[in-house]
Amino acid sequence: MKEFIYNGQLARVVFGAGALKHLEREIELLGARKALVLSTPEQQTQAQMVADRLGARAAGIFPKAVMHVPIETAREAREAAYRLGADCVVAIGGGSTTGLGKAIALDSGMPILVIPTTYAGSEMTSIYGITEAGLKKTGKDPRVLPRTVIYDPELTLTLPVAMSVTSGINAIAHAAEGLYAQDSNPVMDLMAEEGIRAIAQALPAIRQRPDDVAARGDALYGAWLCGTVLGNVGMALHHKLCHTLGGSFNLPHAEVHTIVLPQAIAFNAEAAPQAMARMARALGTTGHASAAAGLFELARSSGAPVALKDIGMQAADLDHAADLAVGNPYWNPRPFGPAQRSAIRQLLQRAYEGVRPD
Ligand SMILES: NC(=O)C1=CN([C@@H]2O[C@H](COP(=O)(O)OP(=O)(O)OC[C@H]3O[C@@H](n4cnc5c(N)ncnc54)[C@H](O)[C@@H]3O)[C@@H](O)[C@H]2O)C=CC1
Ligand SMILES: O=C(O)/C=C\C(=O)CC(=O)O
Repeated sequence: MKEFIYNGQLARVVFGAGALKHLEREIELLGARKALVLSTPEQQTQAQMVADRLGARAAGIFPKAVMHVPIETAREAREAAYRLGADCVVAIGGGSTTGLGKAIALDSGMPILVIPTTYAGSEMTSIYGITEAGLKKTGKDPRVLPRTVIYDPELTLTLPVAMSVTSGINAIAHAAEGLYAQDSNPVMDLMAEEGIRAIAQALPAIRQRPDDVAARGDALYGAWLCGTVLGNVGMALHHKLCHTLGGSFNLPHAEVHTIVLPQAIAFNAEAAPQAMARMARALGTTGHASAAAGLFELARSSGAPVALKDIGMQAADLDHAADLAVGNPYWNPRPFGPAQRSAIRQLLQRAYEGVRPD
């Protein structure tokens, strides 16, 4: 067995259908008096419902979260938190809303309580991202790690099926790269495999019946595990490509993950055989398909996009994307620096066209 270091991260998780009923208790346990409730404009009704539940403990609602946390929105939210006398933030929504909560916490140190309604997993990480002048900067800081997370599958029933599938595969991507991370450890490997299994089984059921609370619960459970892996070990080629494509070409986050993942996993297959075997086992493809092919089929059979050309990528930008990706590479089991530029360009071409990996 290899040597490893395991850093347990402290976050309190309250899980279950109807778990939102514990919100007031959880705010009290945080020692907070007044919460600013954050959401996207699309989820303002859910934010209002949370504020109503909090009654006098609600400082107000800030329903302006958007993808990738523009610095202007972060500043406005921070000012609102101070002006309204908030001493904690409650984020109800996906990674964009949690990200806004993190931007507030980064400056103020206010504790964050997250009620996740997608499977992105940001609630389990101390990673934050803020976009300034069109450039997204990410960093890690213990102050932004949410202190409490309430996972209530009932609040995810409204997540459209298409978004459920791509968000679920975004979560799987964290676990897949965790399995071959340079700083992986046995605990994260267990979580990664179980997280992939839970989500891969839940997605077909959600597709059939979006209001299946048990399947929604399985998906959230998987998202929790996969998000924990993201928060604990380093990510590699796949996440680098997604951040390049999402950040520089303005492509939608979860869809990019869904399309690139099978291609990135195929690229790494020979360099990380044990991780591939665990992925294939978790996906249920052992014996008849590779992990990469299993991921591609999971997306295709769930009706998700499998080609970058179908989500707005321009063929003319592929060369520039390859240059950006190899310019500042992350550690990866198969190196991908400037010397591997042509292999990365080929990978992007396959992702652009939606070619099924072997
Ligand atoms: N810092 C970290 O550790 C991580 C950060 N992220 C960041 O999070 C962002 C993406 O987050 P996502 O969750 O993919 O998308 P999102 O938070 O942008 O949500 C997408 C859309 O779905 C809506 N939505 C969410 N839950 C819903 C529900 N239950 N019912 C109806 N509509 C719902 C939202 O209001 C929004 O309009 C990106 O900026 C990404 O970089 C993602 C993963 C980890
Ligand atoms: O970009 C961020 O906000 C930080 C991490 C992620 O988005 C992880 C991911 O690519 O899903």
